[in-house]
Amino acid sequence: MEIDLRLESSLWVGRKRYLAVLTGWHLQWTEVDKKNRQRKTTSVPVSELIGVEDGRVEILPGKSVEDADHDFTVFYVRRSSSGGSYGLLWRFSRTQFSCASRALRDQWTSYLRTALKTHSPSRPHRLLVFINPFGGKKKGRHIYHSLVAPLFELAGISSHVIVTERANQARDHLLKKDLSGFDGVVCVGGDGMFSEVMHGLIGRTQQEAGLSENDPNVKLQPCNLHIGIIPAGSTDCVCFATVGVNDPVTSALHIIIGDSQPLDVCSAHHPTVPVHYSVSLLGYGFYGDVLAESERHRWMGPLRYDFSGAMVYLSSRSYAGVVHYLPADPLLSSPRDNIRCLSGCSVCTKSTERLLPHPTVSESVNSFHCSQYSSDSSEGEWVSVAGRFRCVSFTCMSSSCPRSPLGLSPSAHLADGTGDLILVRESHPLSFLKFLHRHTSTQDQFDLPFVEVHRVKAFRFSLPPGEEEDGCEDMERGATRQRENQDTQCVMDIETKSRTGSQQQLTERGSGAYRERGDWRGKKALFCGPCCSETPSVSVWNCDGEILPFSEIQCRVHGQLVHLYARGIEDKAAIVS
Ligand SMILES: CCCCCCCCCCCCC/C=C/[C@@H](O)[C@H](COP(=O)(O)O)NC(=O)CCCCC
Ligand SMILES: Nc1ncnc2c1ncn2[C@@H]1O[C@H](COP(=O)(O)OP(=O)(O)O)[C@@H](O)[C@H]1O
Ligand SMILES: [Ca+2]
Repeated sequence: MEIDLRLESSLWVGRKRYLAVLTGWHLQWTEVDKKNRQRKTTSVPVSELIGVEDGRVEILPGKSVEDADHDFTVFYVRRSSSGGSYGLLWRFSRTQFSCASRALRDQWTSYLRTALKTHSPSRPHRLLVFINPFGGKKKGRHIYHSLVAPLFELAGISSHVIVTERANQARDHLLKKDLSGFDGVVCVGGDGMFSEVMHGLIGRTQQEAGLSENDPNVKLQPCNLHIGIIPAGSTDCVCFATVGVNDPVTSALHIIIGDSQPLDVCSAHHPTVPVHYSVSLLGYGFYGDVLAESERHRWMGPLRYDFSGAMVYLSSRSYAGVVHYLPADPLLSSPRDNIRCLSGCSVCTKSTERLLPHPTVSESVNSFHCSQYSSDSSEGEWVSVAGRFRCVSFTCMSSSCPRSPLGLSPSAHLADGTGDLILVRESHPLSFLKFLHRHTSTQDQFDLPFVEVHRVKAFRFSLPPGEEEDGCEDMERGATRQRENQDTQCVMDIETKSRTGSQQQLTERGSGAYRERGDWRGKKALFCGPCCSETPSVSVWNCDGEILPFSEIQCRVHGQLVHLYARGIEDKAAIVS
């Protein structure tokens, strides 16, 4: 039912008189001068109002209320022109209005609150918040309490806050505890923390739906609870690529107004370990080695990636393998079409219709099920590429981040049910450096003869014939055995340094299992640090910052499996603030 919420009257802001108008969807106020001429208008969509309070209210540095009974204060989103170089920073503004009478003030506040309820129904009221106190520069707690909590309070959001005491606490909580009453889950931390929350929510949703998530052929059930990310990590890629900046206040405001951004998720399967999910990076070779190396330098904070990147680059490794992939429909989009996924993206919108309503024959998983060489006609043909690779990377989205503002694949889409597979063949070290360096600029990193990129729905990576991984139950043993032929020194290193209990961690399900403090520290030799004289013949996978210590993997994109409190990257040119 459409409620007529129109209200129009003269209000004062300071000494100036304004004509204020509330329609269902907008609040606007226009300055009126002494000769009744109308001047500048400010217009705020109701969906971007944060809150309405009686009296003259300030919230920073602390909340103060001067309860003048003719006054009310409106808080709303403002886009900052001084924003990041890529996306737009959001800030909150407040305007204190004075009315001719208390009755008029009450009418305004009541109409505004009704407009908020009616036209912003998807706003969260109760949130479960996980803070990783050790993520990034270890400022998660401070960021939440000083920048985010006051805004949530102003918006009338109640939150249950858990500061984690161990890796995987958030995931385990989401898998096991009562989640009723919560509208969404917020993680304060980096991509690893997001990954934990995502694993917990996806796992819980499948449990409740009676689906086996480890079965690569199962069509997974999308999650009901939204995820909010308050960036406080090292890479903050998921936040950056879905919001356009890594800024806690901007993210808090997207959460408050209940923005919604669907996100594709890739499931990564190996026969002997539980499923892992990725949204930002599944990387074998360079990115796997950088992550493995970086875990030994965690004390450096976010800089560990730069340091390890340099070390691994200098070791100049490449790895043999065979990649099989199932191409996405080239008529819908391509990784080199230069169409960026921005807020309201038409490619993703079209995909929503294709992905959500009913599983069609073309999405039937049967063709995924190890029929990689034969294919059904609606799916297209599986393609295989063999060779030596510096890296094999896969991302479901652009993966833009402060290190790489356009990302691993600048034209990838957040919610189109596909991902981009980037194959970088063995090349001269300087050529590879050129490839890496192009990630930091607007130069096309795919316009190089040793690089290929494919938009795909699924892919598989295997070792070359004759070098397959053992079909053993225990992946750690498998990985070790695999190296025994080539790397005796490294195997000895593992045996002497690995901790008891690590095997249990290696087979544990979900994110963070390989990142428990110290788990990998003693195991650098499993994949050889650059200091090691031997060159390993296999790498590991970097799954959104978590090490997967095996080579052979089978992956599939699940379109729009989770929803974030975000709206994609706003096109700066299209926004008039
Ligand atoms: C000569 C200049 C070389 C610059 C290379 C730049 C390439 C950067 C691409 C970065 C893609 C990042 C994709 C996101 C990965 C994250 O999931 C993962 C975990 O993040 P967090 O939990 O916050 O620690 N981050 C990484 O794996 C870091 C990769 C950095 C590689 C240099
Ligand atoms: N209290 C904790 N102690 C140790 N590790 C934790 C804790 N809470 C979360 N983690 C783990 O820390 C890892 C890194 O967290 P993240 O917030 O992504 O920081 P960063 O971006 O610096 O890597 C995550 O995989 C998460 O599982
Ligand atoms: Ca995608």
